[in-house]
Amino acid sequence: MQLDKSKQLFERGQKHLVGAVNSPVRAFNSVGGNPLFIKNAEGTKIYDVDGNEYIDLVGSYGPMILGHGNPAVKDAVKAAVDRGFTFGASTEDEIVLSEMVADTFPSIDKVRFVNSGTEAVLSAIRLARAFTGRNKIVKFAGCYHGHSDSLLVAAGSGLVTLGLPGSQGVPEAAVKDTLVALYNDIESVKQLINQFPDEIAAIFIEPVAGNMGVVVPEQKFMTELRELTKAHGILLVVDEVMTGFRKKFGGAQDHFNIVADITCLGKVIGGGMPVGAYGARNEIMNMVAPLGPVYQAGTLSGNPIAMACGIATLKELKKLNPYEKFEKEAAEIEACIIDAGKEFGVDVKVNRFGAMINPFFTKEEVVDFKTAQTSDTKKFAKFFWAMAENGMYIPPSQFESWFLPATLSDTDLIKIKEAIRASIQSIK
Ligand SMILES: Cc1ncc(COP(=O)(O)O)c(C=O)c1O
Ligand SMILES: N[C@H](C=O)CCC(=O)O
Repeated sequence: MQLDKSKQLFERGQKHLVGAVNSPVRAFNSVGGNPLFIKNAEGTKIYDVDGNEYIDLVGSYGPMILGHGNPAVKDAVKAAVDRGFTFGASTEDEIVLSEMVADTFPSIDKVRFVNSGTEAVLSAIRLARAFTGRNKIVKFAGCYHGHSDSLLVAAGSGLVTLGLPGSQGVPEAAVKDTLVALYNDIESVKQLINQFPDEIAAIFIEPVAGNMGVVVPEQKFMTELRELTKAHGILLVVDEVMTGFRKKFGGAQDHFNIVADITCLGKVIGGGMPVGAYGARNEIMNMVAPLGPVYQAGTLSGNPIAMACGIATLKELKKLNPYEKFEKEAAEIEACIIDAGKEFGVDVKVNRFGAMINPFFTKEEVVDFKTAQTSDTKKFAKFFWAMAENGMYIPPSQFESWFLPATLSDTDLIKIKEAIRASIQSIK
């Protein structure tokens, strides 16, 4: 595989960019070798600067659910560009997208748009504390909610990929009120509630984890979590940055039949533009400025081009309704990985949720952060490069989900399965 131009860019980028990247997972630290520099993408394919073609199973870590270059989305973005980049004033499109979000999520009467998933979650923390008058928050080990100080504890995603327990620069004071429970383990939540009665403002959860690899919690766990939080006056903050619109248009809340107190969104809602959002029932959202005393603002929040991209993406997604297709394709990919593992004697498990799927190179069923970490990351690194050689772009981390695009063709699916088989054979 020719990667000369990527190599040159990686070296050049080291001088003025930190590690030549703007987000750590892009540095390929855990799989070794040279990170790919991308030139362009179209449909289900992505092309690096050396001209290598891959089927894109990263989808920019989730936003590109329609694949690349959807014509309706491109047209909407071009039209928005012609109208102007940003005005520091409100536009109708912000209202349109808010209506689409409120129509989709029963948990949301009002929404505030921000610029990233991180911003959505950190705003939700402030709001939950203000609403309840309590300070402590609970998160689950292995869940990632962006890089705000108080949730960078036992976080998945880039931290686990780099083997970091947390981040330096986060003062103790910022995390002293953060408690960590075990994913999929309601007893661990009960223990914290008993230990800190009337002190917990909110429990934050990835309703399906995608940042320790994919882990789907049990229905019983989610139902009990909802009941328990309600009974104790604790807000349940469902972080649907990754799961929103993914398996069902109504997100994981629709799948599990639960209604969050605060919902966080990102990724798909911007269709590839920087958009995040948090929303809740009126009683909670009316506390946010200018209606209430919780301050949160943003020069570029509700950016007109980003709103147009989000609206067009959600409209196309609704029209396409790819959710049965995701289920079928992901099931085929799962079966292919499991069969190849058996055929070539490679221990591998697969977890999936709609368009999210990934293999774990382990003997153990992966049900939480601990079991995810039994995976053989060296084997994953070899698998990653074998997949690249076979024309597949998957996340360069054992602990990130793959994302299927809605536009995957039968030919793409056959190629994916052939690549998986060949790659598993090569690492046996
Ligand atoms: C569940 C979840 N929450 C929050 C975030 C943070 O979003 P962003 O990277 O847009 O800040 C991410 C991804 O990074 C995520 O997967
Ligand atoms: N796991 C992260 C978000 O989902 C990966 C994206 C990033 O942080 O660069």
